[in-house]
Amino acid sequence: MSSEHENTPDADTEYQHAEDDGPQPEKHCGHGRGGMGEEVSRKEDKRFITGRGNYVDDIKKPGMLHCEIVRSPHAHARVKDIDGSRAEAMDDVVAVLTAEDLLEHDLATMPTLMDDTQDVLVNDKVKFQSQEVAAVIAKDRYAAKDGAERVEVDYEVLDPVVDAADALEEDAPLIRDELDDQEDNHIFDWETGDREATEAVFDDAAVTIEEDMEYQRLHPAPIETCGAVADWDPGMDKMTVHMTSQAPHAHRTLFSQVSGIPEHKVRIVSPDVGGGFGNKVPIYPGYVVAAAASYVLEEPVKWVEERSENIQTTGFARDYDMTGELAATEDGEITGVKVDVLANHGAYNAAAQPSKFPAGFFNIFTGSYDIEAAYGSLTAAFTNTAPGGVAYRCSFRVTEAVYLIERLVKVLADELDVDPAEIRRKNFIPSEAFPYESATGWNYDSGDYEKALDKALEMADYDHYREEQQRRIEEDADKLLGIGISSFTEVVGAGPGKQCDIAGIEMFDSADLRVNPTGNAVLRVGVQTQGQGHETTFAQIVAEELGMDVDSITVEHGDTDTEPYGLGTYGSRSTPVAGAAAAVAARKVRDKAKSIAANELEAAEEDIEWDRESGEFHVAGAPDRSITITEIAAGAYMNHPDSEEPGLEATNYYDPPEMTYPFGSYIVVVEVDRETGEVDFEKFVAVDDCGNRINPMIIEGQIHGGLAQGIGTAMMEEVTYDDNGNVTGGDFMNYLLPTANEIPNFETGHTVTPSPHHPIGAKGVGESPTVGSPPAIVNAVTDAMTHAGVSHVEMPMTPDVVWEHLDEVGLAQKPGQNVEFELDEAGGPADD
Ligand code: PCD
Ligand SMILES: [Cu+]
Repeated sequence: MSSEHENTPDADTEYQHAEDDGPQPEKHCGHGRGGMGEEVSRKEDKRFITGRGNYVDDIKKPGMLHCEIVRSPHAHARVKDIDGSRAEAMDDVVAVLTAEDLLEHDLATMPTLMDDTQDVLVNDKVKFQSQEVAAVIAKDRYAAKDGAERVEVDYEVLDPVVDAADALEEDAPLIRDELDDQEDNHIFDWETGDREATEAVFDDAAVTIEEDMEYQRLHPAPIETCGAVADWDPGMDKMTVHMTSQAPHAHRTLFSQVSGIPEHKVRIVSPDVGGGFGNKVPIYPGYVVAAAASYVLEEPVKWVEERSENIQTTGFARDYDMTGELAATEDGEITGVKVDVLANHGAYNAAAQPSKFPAGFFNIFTGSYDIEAAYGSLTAAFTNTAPGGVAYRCSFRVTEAVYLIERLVKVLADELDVDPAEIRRKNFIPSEAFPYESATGWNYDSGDYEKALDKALEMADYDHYREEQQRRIEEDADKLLGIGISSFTEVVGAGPGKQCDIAGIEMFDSADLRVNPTGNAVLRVGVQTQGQGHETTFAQIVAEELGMDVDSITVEHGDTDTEPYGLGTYGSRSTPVAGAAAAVAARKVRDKAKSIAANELEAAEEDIEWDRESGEFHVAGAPDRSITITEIAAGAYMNHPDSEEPGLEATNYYDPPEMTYPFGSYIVVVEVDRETGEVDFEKFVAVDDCGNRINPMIIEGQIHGGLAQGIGTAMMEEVTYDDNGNVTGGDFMNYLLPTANEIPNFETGHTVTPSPHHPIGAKGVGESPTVGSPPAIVNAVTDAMTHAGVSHVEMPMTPDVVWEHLDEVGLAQKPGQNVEFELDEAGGPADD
């Protein structure tokens, strides 16, 4: 039997273009059957655009009850008494649940992904505003809501602390007083790299720069909020939970551990999900309350969050206070990088991180650069804010790390007065150095950074804009021009199991492929699509590897009763891990198909060849003696060879040898209005490299969506708190999301540098645009004011923030200073 299903790209695969310039669709690949590189229309869109999607809130069960959660108005308060009697007296209210009720079933607390223990309903002390205090179960949602308003809670209000630095002060209120060994609000310290070697490099450096920067608290803000329909079946002793989950299997394991219901008696179904973005990786109290209520009341119970509940209580992202330093030679060779971080983790340590890396892949802060020495340290603190630190379109803290290094490189370029493109080029890890081990010990699989940068520079017409920028400075123009670059590298595709886990479970993934007697197939995967298009792209992988038509392959996911165990979709891991599993499973099927082909064609198995172009199996040297996978499928069930079992299916559990390292170069040109501080995007170029591309159209969509989120990050989004711990950015009136109005035209391009260790040479891509774009945007806005001495502008760069910087360096124009206009009698601008 051949060993074709080993975990490396087939050397002869036609989609293996090392070079693929130009944004034109790669219609020439995939052989017309919808395989690799073809722009296959998304299979899932038929149901989505005809209103037939099936989200958690669409699920209705006979007798279903509704759950509404009573939340604390205070950020820090002792709960002295809860009186649910007025609610219970209401006609349609079935029950009021408190921590006391949950304690009876041992469900009052739940573990977080970081091994902390979070109250499901507050037992003693509220630790952040809007924390879950009680639950009302009623016959419909309105009654539940009315009931929740009638629950009376007696609070003793305590002093809150919302800022991480304040929380570490000696006199700060102790938030986690229920923990025996917790004397302050300090959670953990983490470090990576070689401190001494880095200090030595800094001591010897000709030039050093330092910059403080904040990565503000963000909310992933998926369109669909979180929710669950829990259904305890006392006849089967089985708990079925439909829930908004990015990781159904891991959630089932945790669920079973929390509830004591054996794992095989728990079924988690993640139906259609309206966006995940890392927000649906953790377990939330609402899920547990719904399940506990269903268990106690023996009826299905639905819980669905409102928007403000989602923003105010579920996993936030970022909230890192960072200081970064670079050491360099006089001619701009970067020799060392040092970072120090203060992380606000909220009231519980509920970040979504592999447990071996409590600060995530902050390891990628050396970026795309060949840097001799690196050292990073981080301190995490509890505060009276919602818990979180999820991987919002980010493989665990990659976004923060990329922001830091790409900002620092710009600051260094300004310090040395060299072009930011040139300083990058000078320090890139050269393409021939891959596989490359970074100063913090990570193995970059492949890259060609200079090529991506060159392409972006050309697409952006870089030299022209540099001249234009200079012209405007010289002419003292009303609108300044800024050009920002980010040449980022990401690290996606967790595992390997040896490095990455969720609550101890290794981050492998899986695929199970069954070809039916009539020649079509079902592929089941351990990952879960939330809009990415897996039902299409995973079918394309199988179409490519088996010569089948993409329409004859159905992809199933999200149901723990039927799918193989997988760790879920986040961290752009589906393609690198489950995509690999799908390819390997298909190759296993292909191997068996050869044996069946030999039987059908009455030839020796060694003489059977598979032809990727035609997708058929034939006898070596006799191309006309051929057989299709459909005919082989029939043979597998109706005339199987004695040497093989009947049937045609294979499973693969894939533990990647390394992660994959997608990269790109983004160039942003902005116009900054000196009078209003407003920023306009003149040009937005994004060149991405995710190795071999499965579906260029889907990738294009991923890039557009992710860039929009990058713009939201840089320009407007922030969850804010006042000193009393009130969330002041906790709804869409105050947490601003970009709309089509704020989004410019994107010009996308790509290069193709395959991953050498991935079966189809693919890397992840979903997160790249959100990771790579904020530093490009901030670099651009800063760049517009660099000549006057501005080195950094904090996100979100709202007009007032930008204007203050303009004002500080004497670039601001007072309103009206440069504008001539007349007012009409009503005080509006007069018509001319
Ligand atoms: N080379 C390549 C790569 C890739 N691809 C494609 O693309 C996509 C993506 O992919 P990836 O990168 O692998 O990723 P995934 O895993 O699948 O996913 C995930 C991501 O994804 C993104 N995107 C999206 N989209 C949508 N629509 N929705 C959503 O939700 C979302 N989310 C976001 C996020 S956030 Mo995290 O969770 O935070 O960590 S992570 C994330 C898919 O479909 C695939 O297949 C292709 O084609 N090719
Ligand atoms: Cu191609």
